[in-house]
Amino acid sequence: MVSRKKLLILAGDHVGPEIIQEAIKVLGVVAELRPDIKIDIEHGLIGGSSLDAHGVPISDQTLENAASSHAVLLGCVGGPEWEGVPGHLRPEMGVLKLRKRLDAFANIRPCRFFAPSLIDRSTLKPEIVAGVDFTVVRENCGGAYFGAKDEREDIGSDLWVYEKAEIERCARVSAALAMQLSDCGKKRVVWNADKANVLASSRIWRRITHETFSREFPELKLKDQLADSMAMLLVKSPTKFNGIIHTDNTFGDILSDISGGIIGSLGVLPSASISSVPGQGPCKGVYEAVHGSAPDISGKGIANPVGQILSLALLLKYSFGMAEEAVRLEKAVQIVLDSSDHQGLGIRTPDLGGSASTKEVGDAICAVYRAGFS
Ligand SMILES: NC(=O)C1=CN([C@@H]2O[C@H](COP(=O)(O)OP(=O)(O)OC[C@H]3O[C@@H](n4cnc5c(N)ncnc54)[C@H](O)[C@@H]3O)[C@@H](O)[C@H]2O)C=CC1
Ligand SMILES: CC(C)CC(=O)C(=O)O
Ligand SMILES: [Mg+2]
Repeated sequence: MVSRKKLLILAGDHVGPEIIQEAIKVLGVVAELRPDIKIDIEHGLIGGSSLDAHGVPISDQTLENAASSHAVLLGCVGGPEWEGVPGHLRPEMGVLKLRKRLDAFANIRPCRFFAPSLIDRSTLKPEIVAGVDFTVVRENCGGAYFGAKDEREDIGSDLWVYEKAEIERCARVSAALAMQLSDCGKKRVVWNADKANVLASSRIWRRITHETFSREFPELKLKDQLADSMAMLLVKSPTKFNGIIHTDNTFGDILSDISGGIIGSLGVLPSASISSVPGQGPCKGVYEAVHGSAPDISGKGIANPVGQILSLALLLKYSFGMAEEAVRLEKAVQIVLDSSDHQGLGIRTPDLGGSASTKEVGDAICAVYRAGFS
């Protein structure tokens, strides 16, 4: 029997369409090898391209289309051409509205060397970054990004609020991922990052996180680190945080971009924003690279498609129940990045020191995935 999956693809702005194109090619190969699964793809607009076409960063129809899909594969939005538009119409609001509409409350952002040879690309010394392997679990539908705003000529404010239920459900996702760590021989440590020394929203965050863990996951080790000193320590000794970093929306956004510095390029990092605790059946989600629309390199055909393609792997795993394909795709990415092209480097885009184009990297991943490996 054929199982049908509905996928909405929102390419977005600048490098968004360039990297999404490669992910679509890869998905085509994945689907070709699984004729028992039929993926129905629809496309829509988000960000500046939606603003230009419809006057809003995401239309109600696109939001409803997203809600009726099994998953959304999202490129990235924004750019200097939309800098002057009012706050509520900014391209980035399209992404926030999408996350909210799907209630995609947990943003999972893994940080590790997806190919061993990438270690030399880190801005940090190899002995400092070797073995780094943590996942940021960022609360994705609350906090300062979603609080009431007041924006006038002489004043601007964002309300930074957290309620008990929002913290509990995010803690359950962090815990579920930590429980899986022991299955692959890793330490089951969860680091809670907040600013409980200053912010009331962080004090409730810390208290509810501890209560949830001690009530529901007493076997897990939970440690606290203030988010500012964590940022410093992530650069000084990133492996200290191997395991899960459980944190709120704002801190998670910042700490996960530091991951890009650790790994050497934001272009390789994927993310999954999911709407239920993983491991309890397929969940709906939004899958996008960690980076933004990179206007400084768009239109040149050199954007790294790996973060987007690894986000597709997360989509296969969490929303399509295709865990084996996800593993195969991650392995294909690793082989391509580690392989040698004519310059002795892997088939990599310039952000990783290579000379390959976006398309060449996508083509190579498709070829390796299709060929398989033992
Ligand atoms: N989810 C989304 O759609 C997000 C959108 N943005 C938006 O993106 C726009 C640009 O923001 P920036 O601060 O410049 O951050 P950015 O993440 O777009 O770029 C930061 C740096 O990383 C590089 N980079 C990013 N992705 C890359 C890739 N795939 N391959 C190679 N290099 C890559 C860029 O060239 C740039 O030097 C802004 O409008 C921002 O609001 C930012 C973050 C997330
Ligand atoms: C809506 C996005 C622009 C916020 C962001 O930077 C992110 O989610 O990584
Ligand atoms: Mg960000």
